Amino acid sequence: MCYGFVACSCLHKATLALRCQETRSTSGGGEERRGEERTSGCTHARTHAFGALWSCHLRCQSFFQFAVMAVDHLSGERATAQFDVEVMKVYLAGGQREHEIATRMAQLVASDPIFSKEDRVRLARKDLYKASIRKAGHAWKTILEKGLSEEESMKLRHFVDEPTFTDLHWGMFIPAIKGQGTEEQQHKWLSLAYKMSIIGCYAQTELGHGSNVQGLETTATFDPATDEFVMHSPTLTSTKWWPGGLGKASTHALVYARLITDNKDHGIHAFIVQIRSLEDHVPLPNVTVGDIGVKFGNGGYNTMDNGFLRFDHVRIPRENMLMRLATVTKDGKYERSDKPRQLGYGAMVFVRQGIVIDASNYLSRAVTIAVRYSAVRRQFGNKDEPGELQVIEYRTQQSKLFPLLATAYAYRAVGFWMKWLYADVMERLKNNDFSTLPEVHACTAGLKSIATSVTADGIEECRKLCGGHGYLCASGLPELYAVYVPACTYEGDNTILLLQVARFLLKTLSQIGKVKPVGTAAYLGNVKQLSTQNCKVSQGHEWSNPSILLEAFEARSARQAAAVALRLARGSGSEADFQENTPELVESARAHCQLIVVSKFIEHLQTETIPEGIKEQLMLMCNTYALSQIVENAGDFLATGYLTGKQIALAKDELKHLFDKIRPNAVALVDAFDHTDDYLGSALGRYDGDVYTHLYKGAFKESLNDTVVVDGYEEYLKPLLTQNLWGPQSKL
Ligand SMILES: Cc1cc2nc3c(=O)[nH]c(=O)nc-3n(C[C@H](O)[C@H](O)[C@H](O)COP(=O)(O)OP(=O)(O)OC[C@H]3O[C@@H](n4cnc5c(N)ncnc54)[C@H](O)[C@@H]3O)c2cc1C
Repeated sequence: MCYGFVACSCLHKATLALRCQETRSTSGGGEERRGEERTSGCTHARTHAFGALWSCHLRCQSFFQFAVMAVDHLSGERATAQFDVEVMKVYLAGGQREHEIATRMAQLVASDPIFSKEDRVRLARKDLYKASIRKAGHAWKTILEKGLSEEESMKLRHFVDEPTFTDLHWGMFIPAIKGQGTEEQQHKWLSLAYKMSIIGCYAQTELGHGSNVQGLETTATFDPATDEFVMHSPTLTSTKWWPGGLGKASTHALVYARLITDNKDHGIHAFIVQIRSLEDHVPLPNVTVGDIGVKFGNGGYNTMDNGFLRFDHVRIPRENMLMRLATVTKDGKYERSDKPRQLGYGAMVFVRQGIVIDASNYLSRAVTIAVRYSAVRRQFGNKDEPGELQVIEYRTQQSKLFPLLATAYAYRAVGFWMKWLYADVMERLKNNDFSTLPEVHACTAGLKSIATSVTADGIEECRKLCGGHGYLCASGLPELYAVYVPACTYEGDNTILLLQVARFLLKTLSQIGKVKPVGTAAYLGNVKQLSTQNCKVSQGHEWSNPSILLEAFEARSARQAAAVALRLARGSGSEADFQENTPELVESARAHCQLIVVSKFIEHLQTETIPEGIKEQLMLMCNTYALSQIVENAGDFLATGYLTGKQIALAKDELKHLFDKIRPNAVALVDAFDHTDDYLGSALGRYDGDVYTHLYKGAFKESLNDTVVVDGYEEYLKPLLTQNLWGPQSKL
């Protein structure tokens, strides 16, 4: 390919010099001598020629003009699409208005150099953090200047695409005050928080305890003499550890601590504690606070100041305890309010709905990169055709890539359903109807768990599917993984969440006949029937029937849950018994959650008005998701006795047919996610497929290439190469 080198005549000369020196150095004497010359002469020549090339590059902005030449290496792929990508874009965005907002906000961010993420993976932590708080401040200024709505502001922050203290301020601090503060408290704190004249974080986790919230050790002891709480960190393990935004940015923390009045421990409650001065940002007296240190990956989550915090008898006014659900009076009396505790569930559903939509988004980014690159990358040949094959043609590549593509679509559909679920929960709470809350709690916990685990693994799979280049930060995948993977831990460790789902399933089964299971657990009402009738599939195409797919998932899940319930029923009923069976309980919870995804995707396609032009592709995605889950979890389907080996083999064959249908649409299906090049930040996933140009160009931004001869050569490499390890210049 012509890279347009002629755009720079100096470069052309330098390249010629390099070639010329190479030719000269290889044209002398015998073998050995030639070798010597190649080494010394050529290195020398290279230094000069490359030096000329380099200084030329530094001077000449036109060096990379080739990069802006309009190309579209993927136009052939787009020409084979069998659906209208623009219609799919609107569908995936959630509607025309949402699509318009997303497009506008993406452009706003991409056109503003302050939001550039170009150098993020190369910055040292301090510079990275400083750039990040600059972006956060600039985003806020932009929001105010342009008078953006809440929805537009959220999208703007989404496209800035960097974890930062504002995530916790808006995502945890404010919702927690809304959920747990009295009206008066909300008025006081939210009016400050909404204009960001205070910055808040969410300080729950401690060095010694995270998942086990009841084990937290920080104390808030009421002192009636002064009408204050005394916040204290009695042990090393009680140090608050992990809260995002706490390390350097926050002025206030929402602290979870044991409430003690009159020597009585009332358990964990929430308190607003000012930790830094609003004058000069210095920590307040007796507060020890800082950043916990560098986290996984380059860039990655290191833009966030996850912090530590210790209190040494820090006093706060009594009114700083959030008192919607419980109060402490002036004389130290503790009273639970008559407000139902479940009122906070709405916020939880909202947060988890966001997590599932986020999972779809992250997975779709990784899949976009891997699909586009797989269509560009060629390896080996096929003796029947000239040239090398696009790696996307290989069945192994398809069998990993296409199910992930389908999963991103499936999670998007589930995200849509969770939006409805949130509205439904809020409506019920308004009417004091708490009947569906246990089911909603279990289903949202489970969906958070599987969506984040599958997405984290999926991003890593996409990295591997991009071969060696996937390992370069320029692919965008290492950073995407590093940023995403903690989602498996925060907002509830994924295993712990699945165990909560399992407890719910056990309880539901134990109440069959007395209480009718509702919502996503309704199928358990048919547990007897699902445990006896087996799958009827005898030909591959039957696997594309939604009711056959649905029944397979229901039967597998019901049987797995019933089997582990039976085992527990035969035991002593002790906690030890439960612990012994946790691996099976987690598997049964996962099966239940996979069923929810399949059933909600199918339901969505059957009940929503979906434009005809894209329905076929969405059904293809739905069937691919469902069948790939059956094949991946074949062991479970076989072990429960619902499927036979023959039926699994038919499912595998059918899946290959589905892959054939996806293949001509693959690039268009990822285009429909509508990720801009700026947002993707990947040389491999570029819209135009001009991968090699941009990988090559990217290498010139590497700081090691700032000089031709690397810093350290004189002290460390030269003594080695000149056999002068003990010489005066050696620093070895
Ligand atoms: C990037 C990031 C950001 C965070 N942000 C915040 C924040 O803003 N505010 C905040 O308060 N916290 C935050 N956290 C902390 C986070 O919420 C906790 O780390 C999380 O809840 C998990 O708890 P843990 O660390 O105690 O894990 P642990 O519970 O110690 O988990 C360790 C292992 O033990 C297993 N395990 C634990 N208990 C059981 C059990 N009963 N049965 C079976 N297995 C078990 C887990 O599955 C896991 O494999 C953040 C964490 C990360 C990584």
